[in-house]
Amino acid sequence: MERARSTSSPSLVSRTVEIDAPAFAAVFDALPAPRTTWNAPDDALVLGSGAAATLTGRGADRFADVRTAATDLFDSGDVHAGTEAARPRVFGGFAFHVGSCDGDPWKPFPEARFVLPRVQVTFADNGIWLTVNAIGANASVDDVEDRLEAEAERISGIDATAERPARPGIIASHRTTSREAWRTGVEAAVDRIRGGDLQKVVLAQALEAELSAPFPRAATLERLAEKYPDCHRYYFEPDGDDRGSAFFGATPERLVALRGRTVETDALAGTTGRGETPEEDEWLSRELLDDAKNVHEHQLVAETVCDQLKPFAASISAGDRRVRRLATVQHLHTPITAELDDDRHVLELVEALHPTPAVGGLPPDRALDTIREAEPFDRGWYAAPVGWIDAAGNGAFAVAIRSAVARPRRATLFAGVGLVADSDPDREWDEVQLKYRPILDELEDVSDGRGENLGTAEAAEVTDDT
Ligand SMILES: C=C(O[C@H]1C=CC=C(C(=O)O)[C@@H]1O)C(=O)O
Repeated sequence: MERARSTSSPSLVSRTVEIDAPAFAAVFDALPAPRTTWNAPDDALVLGSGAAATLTGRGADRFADVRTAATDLFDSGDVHAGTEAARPRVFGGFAFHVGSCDGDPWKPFPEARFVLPRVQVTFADNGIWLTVNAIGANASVDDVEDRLEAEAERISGIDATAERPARPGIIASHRTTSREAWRTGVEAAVDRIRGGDLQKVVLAQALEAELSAPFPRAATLERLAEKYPDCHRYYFEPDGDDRGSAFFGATPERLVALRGRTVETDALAGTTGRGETPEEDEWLSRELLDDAKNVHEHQLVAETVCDQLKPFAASISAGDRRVRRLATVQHLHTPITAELDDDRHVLELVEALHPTPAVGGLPPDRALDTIREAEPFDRGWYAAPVGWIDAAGNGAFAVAIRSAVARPRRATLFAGVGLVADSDPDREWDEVQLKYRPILDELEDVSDGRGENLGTAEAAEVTDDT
């Protein structure tokens, strides 16, 4: 490998080389924690391991904290990226609101945390790329290039013969919110909406599942990728967590992607199930498109996203409202694009857009107060922005729904619904159970027939908090 010697003394050194590597799961299993994966539709799959730098933030300033730290980090970089997909990026996420990481299972997760991986493997259309990053006074080009060679050799020698593990199975589960408590909470929220105090609020639930076998991380991520190729899949392990926690999911909701001055975002709200047949699917999507309650719930999101972008935009354009069909649900979806009036950092847009009324509500402050009062658990990173930032201040962020925190033998799943004036508590309950499905399907051991209906019915092993 040819050595590129640097005369300056940068604090960030990043080198990339194309490598031979086995498939994702084998590499994932062989790399040390903390690991990160990011996989957006039609984009490279990025697997990060270790932390060359960790950027954290707290409180209401968490977005600004990370932005400043990322700008400092990238300011004096010596980067030979090889291919765009493998350029150095920091990956991470934010807490939904201030104080929401205080309780279980969120304690290992700061209110904002982004990692520049020490080792990054990028599975792109144009090959598999290994990036080694180092930071600080002792980061030398020679050391990084030596490590690049050593890691390339190690990764190409990883044994990839292990079979994909089965889904772990669920022994028991426990809802944080009983059906009765849900009804009361939804009715109270709907009363506030009808009284004019609120326009919309999104209330969520959590489900604790005890697993019968260790959580198979790489296999779960692979299965989610196969079933939800159009969704953003993400996985984050916090540093120094001896409980082996990870936050992961497969979300259909993009918060924002910024490249240069071009912004892409989505309004996604309003939900129905999938049919048993193509005809039933079609019927359900037509019904969703014509349903006044769902259209109103959706329009509030689309209009608010456009309003929130206005201060930054030279032009905004919203596409036609359509139905987005996923493996387990169908949603109303409006694609939105904008051209910015100036150069911006992606975190300026993330801060302006979060939380959209698809996960918070309107007006935002009253909706957040309602969420804090009504939900008996901490949201942590659920429904919050997760994504990446590069040296140019570009980035892509998704809304971390259809998600869970997993530890080796347990998982906490999260799902919520938008409430408007004519929401019905029982229908909304059923919708929450549908939204657990993407993750629950990967935890249940369907081969023995147990728990197949855990998400939709009151299966025997599920307990409430009552
Ligand atoms: C809050 C969630 O979904 C949001 C995104 C799409 C549709 C939604 C709905 O129809 O209620 C929610 O606003 C969740 O999945 O936890």
